[in-house]
Amino acid sequence: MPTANKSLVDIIKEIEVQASSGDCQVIIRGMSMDSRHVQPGDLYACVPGSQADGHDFAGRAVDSGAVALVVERLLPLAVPQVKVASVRQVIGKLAAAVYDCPSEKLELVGVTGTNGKTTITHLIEKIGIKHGKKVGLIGTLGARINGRDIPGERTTPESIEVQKLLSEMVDEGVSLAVMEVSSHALSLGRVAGCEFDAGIFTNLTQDHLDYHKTMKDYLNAKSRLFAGLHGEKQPKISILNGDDPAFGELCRVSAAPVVSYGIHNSVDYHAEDVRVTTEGVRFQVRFKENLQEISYATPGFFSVYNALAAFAWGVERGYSAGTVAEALAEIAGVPGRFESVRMGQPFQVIVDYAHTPDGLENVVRTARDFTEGRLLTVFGCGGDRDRTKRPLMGEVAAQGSDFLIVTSDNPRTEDPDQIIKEILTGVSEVESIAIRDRREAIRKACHMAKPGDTILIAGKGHETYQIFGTEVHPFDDREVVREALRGLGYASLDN
Ligand SMILES: CC(=O)N[C@H]1[C@@H](OP(=O)(O)OP(=O)(O)OC[C@H]2O[C@@H](n3ccc(=O)[nH]c3=O)[C@H](O)[C@@H]2O)O[C@H](CO)[C@@H](O)[C@@H]1O[C@H](C)C(=O)N[C@@H](C)C(=O)N[C@H](CCC(=O)O)C(=O)O
Ligand SMILES: Nc1ncnc2c1ncn2[C@@H]1O[C@H](COP(=O)(O)OP(=O)(O)OP(=O)(O)O)[C@@H](O)[C@H]1O
Ligand SMILES: N[C@H](CCC[C@H](N)C(=O)O)C(=O)O
Ligand SMILES: [Mg+2]
Repeated sequence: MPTANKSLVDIIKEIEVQASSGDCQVIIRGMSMDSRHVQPGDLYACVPGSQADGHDFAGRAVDSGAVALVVERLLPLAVPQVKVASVRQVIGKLAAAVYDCPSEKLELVGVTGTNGKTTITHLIEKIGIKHGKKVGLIGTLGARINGRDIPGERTTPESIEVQKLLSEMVDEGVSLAVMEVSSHALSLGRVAGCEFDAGIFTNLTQDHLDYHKTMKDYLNAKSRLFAGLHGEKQPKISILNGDDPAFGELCRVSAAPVVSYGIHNSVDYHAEDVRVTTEGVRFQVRFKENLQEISYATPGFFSVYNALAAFAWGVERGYSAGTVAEALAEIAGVPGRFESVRMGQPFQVIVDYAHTPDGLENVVRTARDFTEGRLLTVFGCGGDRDRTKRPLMGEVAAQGSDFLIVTSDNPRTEDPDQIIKEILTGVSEVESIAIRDRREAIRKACHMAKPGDTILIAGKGHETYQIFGTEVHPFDDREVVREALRGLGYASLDN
């Protein structure tokens, strides 16, 4: 765990301070925005949020050893305090100062977009490792520093956590860090204080409208990554999907030169001769008067975009096209992304993390394309998330599947039956049933499947839990499938 040793006055140099009280020469050893995790010597940031107001926990933070506070109103507590207009918006910069600006000491790549972030960050990690780098990764599957996994709860952690992780990476000799940058993170300032060398945009389709309210707000949040591509480290680059409708707007706001990739439009990295098979994708990339064959072992047209984005990044940062292509060819797959479960059964079972209308449509279409028999799709939608995507997901799943089992995802504090009902309003012209218990739903699909069929289980991918209310229960789609297949007498584990 990184420890700091800086005076408060040094830490606040880069931010606008409205007022202060107490001795600002106090030495800060670390930083926290959660009173429950304060360590002696910490600077505690009082964040007014939607559920709680951090100012209310400042007393507890001081009892736990906080030696100074960042506040929006001065509090009657006997520790030095710094008052700012918005604590949320300055924490990133403060945390960067506390942990010695780690992003300035490594190459930092940010990946944003609705779908494909986890996948592309893993491809970039692999490309870095192939070139002998020590690589750090932060994203939905947690963080990984030079191969060591560190669990995490968010796609993009809060800014203090981000700075701590980057600082650990620097300490461990990492020279390339790649992170997923969610729209929540951009809007809540979680990556303020990060100096990115490259920004990669995947695509923009519907999700998170509970938080962003409109697609325009959602795009505005995403665009901050590209508008923020300035700083000391040069050169910087924006790598954008030229086939996405948001391309023009992102080019307009990008502070760094743009490199485009795509299949349909005229772009800098153009995929041609695309072949999609059950084993993955193969295509040629035409770029700068060169041609490079790419093979990547995840099926689906969308996989071409993910591989292209990673390839464009690798070539632009100076790696040889051939070696980047080799790295992509060596990747076996990303956990929970179009992951096959094989127990010797005569039908396919695919577990995938599609949890948006676009993601689900893509995987359903991909599975459909290589299924000789019927496509049985099992999925649900998360509670306390964008409700408007539920009927749309019902609709796209129905369109491509032969049989639909609508079930629960993570209901969180919502009624699981109500979520299922909302999904079913979009479902028509396909045989479907609703089974609230996800384990039962998966078992049912396994019982129904005949040789040549495919079962697609979407929405939870790598997740190893299910959330009911605020309780987290162990649950892993892949394990549940194995259990069901064992029950049917299949036992040969060949994956
Ligand atoms: C919309 C959103 O992201 N909200 C996050 C935000 O909430 P908030 O600002 O309203 O804060 P709050 O919960 O009211 O708490 C206010 C402050 O009081 C503090 N507190 C609270 C209680 C206490 O005892 N002591 C204490 O100090 C909290 O630490 C916080 O600093 O800050 C909280 C503290 O870090 C987060 O827990 C909360 O994440 C919520 C729970 C969440 O589910 N976020 C998801 C949607 C999210 O971030 N997802 C993205 C996108 C994934 C994707 O791309 O699909 C992600 O990056 O994972
Ligand atoms: N480029 C893409 N375009 C559309 N769908 C994609 C793309 N890449 C992946 N998908 C689909 O979206 C799912 C999630 O992919 P991935 O985890 O890479 O996205 P993400 O952007 O990291 O998601 P999250 O927002 O949850 O972090 C995959 O399981 C697949 O079904
Ligand atoms: N990062 C996404 C993941 C959704 C995954 C799905 N299983 C759910 O719980 O809704 C989110 O927080 O919206
Ligand atoms: Mg992700």
